[in-house]
Amino acid sequence: MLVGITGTPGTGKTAVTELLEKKRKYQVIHLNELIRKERLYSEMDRERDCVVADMDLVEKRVKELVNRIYPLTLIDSHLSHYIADTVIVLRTRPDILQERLSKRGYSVEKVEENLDAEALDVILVESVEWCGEVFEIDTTKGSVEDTLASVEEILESILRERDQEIQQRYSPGSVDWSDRFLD
Ligand SMILES: Nc1ncnc2c1ncn2[C@@H]1O[C@H](COP(=O)(O)OP(=O)(O)O)[C@@H](O)[C@H]1O
Repeated sequence: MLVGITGTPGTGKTAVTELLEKKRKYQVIHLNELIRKERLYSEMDRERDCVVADMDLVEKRVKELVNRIYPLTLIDSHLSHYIADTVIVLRTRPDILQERLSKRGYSVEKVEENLDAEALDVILVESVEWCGEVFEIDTTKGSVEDTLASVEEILESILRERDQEIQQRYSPGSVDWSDRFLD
């Protein structure tokens, strides 16, 4: 079973999946790394410093890499909701996301573009449109370990045939950053 960990850049996907990977309980695929390493893209957008992934190629490759000795395969990427039917969307309040993204050396335009996308719930909306099951975790406060605990709680619930309380606790729609657009 494939589970995507998606969200705007800086929301914590890689930090959390790296911790999870160390536990060796689930398989983790860091998709952005794979796309660059295996050139699974159709073009490079030099202006925006990113690649345009070829999602047919990406999906085919992910399916080849799934190792069935694990009960779940997690895909770490802001594109994972295009592949997985169950996804966990990480969310971060824009002012905190700005602090995280500014440390990455992104251009002002790239930071603003990502903050707007987060404030407008772009990835959440896409996930709800594309996926059968969506969970949402706010990573604004707390540590990476706290986010990890929430992700593990969701994954265990999925393996236990879904726990209603967990589904409610992480149901999409609890986050609202619309005040970013108020003066
Ligand atoms: N509660 C939290 N959950 C996840 N990451 C957090 C949290 N608090 C701070 N961070 C930090 O935010 C950053 C997120 O970066 P990263 O994991 O690369 O994001 P992404 O993979 O989504 O682009 C990391 O430096 C991480 O340590």
